[in-house]
Amino acid sequence: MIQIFENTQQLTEAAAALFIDTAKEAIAKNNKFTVALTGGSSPIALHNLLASADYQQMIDWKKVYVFWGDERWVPFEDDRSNTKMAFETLLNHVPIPEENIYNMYSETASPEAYATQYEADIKKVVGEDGVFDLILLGMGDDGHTASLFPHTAILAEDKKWVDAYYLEPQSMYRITLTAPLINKAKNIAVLTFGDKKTDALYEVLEGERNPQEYPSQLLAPSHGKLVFMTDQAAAKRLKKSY
Ligand SMILES: O=C(O)[C@H](O)[C@@H](O)[C@H](O)[C@H](O)COP(=O)(O)O
Repeated sequence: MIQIFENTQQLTEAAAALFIDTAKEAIAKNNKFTVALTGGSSPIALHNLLASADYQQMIDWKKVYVFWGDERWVPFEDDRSNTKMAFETLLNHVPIPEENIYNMYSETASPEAYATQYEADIKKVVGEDGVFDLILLGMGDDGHTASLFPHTAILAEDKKWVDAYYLEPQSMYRITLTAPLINKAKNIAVLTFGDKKTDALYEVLEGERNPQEYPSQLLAPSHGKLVFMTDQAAAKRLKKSY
């Protein structure tokens, strides 16, 4: 599904409503809400809104379990860290127990070893089926999502739920949920807006099928719901009516 909003304020409010509604439903049903946060800049407005007094009181944060969709393998204090961004914009401002937060970076383990540990944590907290209640994603201007970058071996990964690899163009390790795990989720929301995403969004949604070039085309939930939450600027090349 594609939702095209007039502006990013409306998109942010809709994303917050999705987060809150999904959380309430999951907590009512399973007494917990499992969510994977996205990195990048797209979720910052959403985080700030969820952290605001009016919004944060709508969620029972003691029952929220936070993972990440991907992380740059850099120290927590590094400005490129998705963990740092999430704490600064959301997690430091809501009453979520520290033990409910599963950082996707370790100061001691290797990226590969930690990926194995992270998968075990997902099995323990999310469940043996690995079905997250909500996975938030962004999309790069090259069509990548999480750390599923074009023409990387991880795009073909069909068994592991989490993996780490050295991303040459960025000269850094990345750790990421894989497409098979992401596609298990009950809800996947891709927050992608702004002029820079116009061409990638068109190619992902209406271009030739070419997931090696546009990895966001791998998003195809087996049982859950997928929504691209976008704005007029990013959607301006889309021809179909949504
Ligand atoms: O670690 C990351 O970089 C992200 O998880 C990545 O997948 C991000 O969502 C896109 O690159 C979009 O980034 P922006 O939101 O900054 O445009």
